[in-house]
Amino acid sequence: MKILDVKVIVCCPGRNFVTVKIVTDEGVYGIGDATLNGRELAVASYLEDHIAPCLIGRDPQQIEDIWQYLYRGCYWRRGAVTMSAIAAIDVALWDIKGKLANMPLYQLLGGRSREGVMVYGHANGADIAETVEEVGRYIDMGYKAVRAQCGIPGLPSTYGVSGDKMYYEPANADLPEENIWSTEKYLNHVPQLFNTLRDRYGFDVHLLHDCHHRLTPIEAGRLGKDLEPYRLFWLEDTVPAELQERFRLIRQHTTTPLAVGEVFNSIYDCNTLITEQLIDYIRSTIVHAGGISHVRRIAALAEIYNVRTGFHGATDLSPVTMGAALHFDTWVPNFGIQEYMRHTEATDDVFPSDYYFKNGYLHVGDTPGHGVDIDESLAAKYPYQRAYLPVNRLQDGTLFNW
Ligand SMILES: O=C(O)C(=O)C[C@H](O)[C@H](O)CO
Ligand SMILES: [Mg+2]
Repeated sequence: MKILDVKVIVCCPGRNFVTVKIVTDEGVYGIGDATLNGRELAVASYLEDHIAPCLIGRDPQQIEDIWQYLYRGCYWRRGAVTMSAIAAIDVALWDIKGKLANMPLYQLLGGRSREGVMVYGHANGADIAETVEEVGRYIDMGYKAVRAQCGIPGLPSTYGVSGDKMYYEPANADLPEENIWSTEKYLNHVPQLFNTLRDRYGFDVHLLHDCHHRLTPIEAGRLGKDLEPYRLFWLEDTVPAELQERFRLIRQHTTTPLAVGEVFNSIYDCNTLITEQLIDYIRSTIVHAGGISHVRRIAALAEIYNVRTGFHGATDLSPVTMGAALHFDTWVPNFGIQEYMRHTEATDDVFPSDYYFKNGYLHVGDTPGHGVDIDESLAAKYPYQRAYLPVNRLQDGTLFNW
């Protein structure tokens, strides 16, 4: 069997997606997601101009050899663009493998470890009162776990708060929007939100929160300690994690579970965090961390150190990644939770899938492969539209973390 074509499809059904379609000489094809929010065309070019020519004529069944070829053979290893491009090829090859074996991916990986995949939704509001109502709405929809993000008094906007309560897309402008941030205002406000949520809903619902990389280690230690009475499922992205040792200080101050990793793209970004048990959940996901073949290695290392998976699942990860992630989640022994931000209807039309939501869990279907496809003619109706994630400044104008 040989690879005949590696097609890169860029479309924008509500937001930009980059999709790879690997076509073989026996008619079987596989689909992979290569979407990198705000830098989509860099990955599209990496795939079209640098990877595709090397794959024509290769045997698509050699998933591991092709992964090693694209990783070690690149010389300039790792990085978000490189690893997203490798991920897309990897997932498309696993999709082909499943179709050839006539098996859903979770069977190929080792079979079902759980009936359904527990997910968390995103409740958000302009203030505590609205956020509390939104958490209630998610509970009424059957969610067992809800992330709560709310506006901060005195700040015009903040991460995770949107007008549309079922859909959140932060890449929203032709040039980066500038947000304003105050850690002091934030740290004074967040504990009140969770105190109100626990008073209203008790402790049966899992509550999560995302700091989105905006604290220093000691501020993260303080917030983690302030939130301990509310027993969060996790506190996410407390500090930018380029320096993994930063988490040692946080760990000394709080037992609030910590999650990190959605911006990581290889095991080397998290090996210290995992082996020193500085975190409780690793969020590195299939589209940005080298695909199923590499994320499987991260999950295996994490299992040894009692770290569980908690894949990133925002709207800028396409249904292809959600499909592949759900098969992985259905199999992986040290599963934690799966983020589930719903896509637009237009996106779901472009990417038909067989997974479904029921009573707080997502369930994969038994379609061979990952169960997600792309409608190329429909995708062509949604051309790329440049969009950037915002940038963040402190109130004195200092450029900060978004
Ligand atoms: O879903 C999350 O936890 C996020 O932090 C979402 C990110 O801001 C988003 O994926 C960036 O493109
Ligand atoms: Mg996040």
